[in-house]
Amino acid sequence: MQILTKYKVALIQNAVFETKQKILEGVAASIRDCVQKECKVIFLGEFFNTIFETNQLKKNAEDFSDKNNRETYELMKQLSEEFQIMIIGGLPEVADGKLFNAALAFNDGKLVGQYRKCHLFDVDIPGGITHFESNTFGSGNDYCIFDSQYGRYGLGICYDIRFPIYSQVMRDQGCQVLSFPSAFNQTTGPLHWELLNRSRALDNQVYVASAQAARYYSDDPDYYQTWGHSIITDPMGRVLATCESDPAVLIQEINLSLVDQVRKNIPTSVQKRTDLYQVSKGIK
Ligand SMILES: NC(=O)CC(=O)C(=O)O
Repeated sequence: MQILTKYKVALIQNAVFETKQKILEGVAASIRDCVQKECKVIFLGEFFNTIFETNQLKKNAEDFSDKNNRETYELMKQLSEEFQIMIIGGLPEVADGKLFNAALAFNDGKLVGQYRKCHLFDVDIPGGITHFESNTFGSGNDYCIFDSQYGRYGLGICYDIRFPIYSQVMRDQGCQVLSFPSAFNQTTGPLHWELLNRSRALDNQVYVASAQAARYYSDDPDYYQTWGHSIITDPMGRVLATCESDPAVLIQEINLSLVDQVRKNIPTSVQKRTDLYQVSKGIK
């Protein structure tokens, strides 16, 4: 496969509304705009097709095996084919009566990546956030790595970014770009979000592109208040672009030769003391 070394990408921090149709109309319009600006890869957030609230998540979950119940899946596929681009984004999935926090990647109209969040966000921070994702969702059990003309990509979702070994395994499998569709929150977002993205980019010498949907303001305590601040970081750990919590689109260039250059200049992967430590279990 011929690899394109330099190309433009877009992170779309889309607005969310009460109806999926309205959300998807907005996302489609933004993708068209980004195509006009010559973007080749589009990153969307975790649950980008819904408000982040349990009933809404259930209502907007899609069964990817059912053509009549996968509106978001079909839209991603159709736009990816029409514009010959890659689109990566997260959405709730329902399969065999169970819910999963999923992400899909379509390239030129083909499904190239399908992922279910492996680390579920079960936390209790008194005075901050209490959230038990596993009360609603089942967890995935596998990595998602795929090749494209844009390089080798690895996919995780949100809380997965906190587990450094998880990213390291994807980097060891040759990933040049990692993407974490996410929905951090108002407690951990300010302190950890940028730090985690920069850390995973730096320690693996990869680009990290993590989009989130925009914050949906509500007084209802059942509505999870997302952090936004979509971000793209380069293999030196530099933030190339980020934003606040409201709707935004970030457009940036990825240059895969920088990945090679940083790995050559600071060759941590070959200097590893595997006689002292090693990742005990990686890709099966
Ligand atoms: N929502 C998540 O999965 C993760 C998160 O908000 C955090 O790690 O903090």
